[in-house]
Amino acid sequence: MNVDVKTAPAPADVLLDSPVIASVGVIGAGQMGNGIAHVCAVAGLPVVMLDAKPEALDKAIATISRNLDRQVHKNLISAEDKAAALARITASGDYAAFDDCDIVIEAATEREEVKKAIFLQLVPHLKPSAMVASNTSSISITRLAAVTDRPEKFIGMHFMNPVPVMKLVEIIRGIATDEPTFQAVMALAHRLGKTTAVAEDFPAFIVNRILVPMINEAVYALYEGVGHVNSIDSGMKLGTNHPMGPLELADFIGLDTCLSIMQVLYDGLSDSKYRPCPLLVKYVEAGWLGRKTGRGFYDYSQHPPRPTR
Ligand SMILES: CC(=O)CC(=O)SCCNC(=O)CCNC(=O)[C@H](O)C(C)(C)COP(=O)(O)OP(=O)(O)OC[C@H]1O[C@@H](n2cnc3c(N)ncnc32)[C@H](O)[C@@H]1OP(=O)(O)O
Ligand SMILES: NC(=O)C1=CN([C@@H]2O[C@H](COP(=O)(O)OP(=O)(O)OC[C@H]3O[C@@H](n4cnc5c(N)ncnc54)[C@H](OP(=O)(O)O)[C@@H]3O)[C@@H](O)[C@H]2O)C=CC1
Repeated sequence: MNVDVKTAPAPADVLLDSPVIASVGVIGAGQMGNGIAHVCAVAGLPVVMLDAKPEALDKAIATISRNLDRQVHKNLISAEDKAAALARITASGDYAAFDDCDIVIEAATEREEVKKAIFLQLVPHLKPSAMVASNTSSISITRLAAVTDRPEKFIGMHFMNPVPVMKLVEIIRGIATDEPTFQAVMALAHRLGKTTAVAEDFPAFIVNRILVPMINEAVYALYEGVGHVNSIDSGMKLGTNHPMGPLELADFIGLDTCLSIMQVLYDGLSDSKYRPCPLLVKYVEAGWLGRKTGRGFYDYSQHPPRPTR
């Protein structure tokens, strides 16, 4: 059974050997990348954030500013803290901007080929001591690490959505991840105020191995006419106290990401119980990806959002 090593102090010699992370790079300025940059900047760390598209960076900075305002309004941080956090974030389209980062966290689209191409582009710009993490929801850390020049410094650092609010970070070691890297990333997660859960490097790790098949089952319930969007989501919100119904949560995560995770489970575990629901495939093929495209199981142009089935 995995013990959360947060409560099990590492041997002194390991802690002495572990590098201290004092600067962070983030690749991918989508809903997760902007959240990771947000929490690192609030924790006092300088952040370099990169995306394939400059407009995604502008949108990310605006989102971070809005989410910082949520924390100012709740007196969790001051207006000065917000300004200081924003000043710590550098948006760039050039990988050379990562040359002094102690760790670079990848949070790009949940497609293995996209992530591998990013790591191949990143590695030449890293200093020798730099670590690399992926925020992947499901993809093998061992396989991603293998395309880099530093599999011993590569690890899974899986934040939950929305990053400023959710307390958990799942930490996943690849087969080659060394102890100093593990300890340094555990220390970073705790510095960010997060609680860690350590998962083995198997498809979708812990959280999504359990959560996303539940979401897929909710889509099957919709697909087979067992219920409608409203009855399925109400059933789980009022019947089991989930803060969001499974279909609302799927829209929040992104239907493309949910489908990618189911595909990773189906391919990685070779069990038909993980086959993605055809209706989920159809929504993704239609470009109905949920909140991020304005339409998924709900139509977000309506207020309140209206079920689309
Ligand atoms: C897919 C993966 O790989 C792994 C995953 O992430 S799985 C998904 C994990 N996440 C979940 O399960 C989320 C479930 N939903 C929830 O917890 C809640 O609905 C929620 C926190 C998202 C929103 O909470 P809510 O009470 O319904 O809404 P709301 O009152 O607006 O917000 C509650 C708090 O969250 C903050 N918040 C809400 N949405 C936010 C966002 N998108 N970004 C940042 N902060 C947000 C609000 O500021 C508010 O903070 P305060 O209480 O400090 O003011
Ligand atoms: N959504 C969620 O609830 C959670 C997601 N995750 C994981 O986090 C990662 C990101 O997910 P999420 O933020 O939702 O995805 P989004 O689609 O919101 O954001 C992905 C971002 O990555 C950018 N991107 C794509 N390709 C590249 C590239 N080659 N170089 C640089 N940037 C690129 C995209 O730009 P563009 O739009 O221009 O393509 C987009 O801005 C995924 O691995 C996902 O599984 C982890 C926890 C929760």
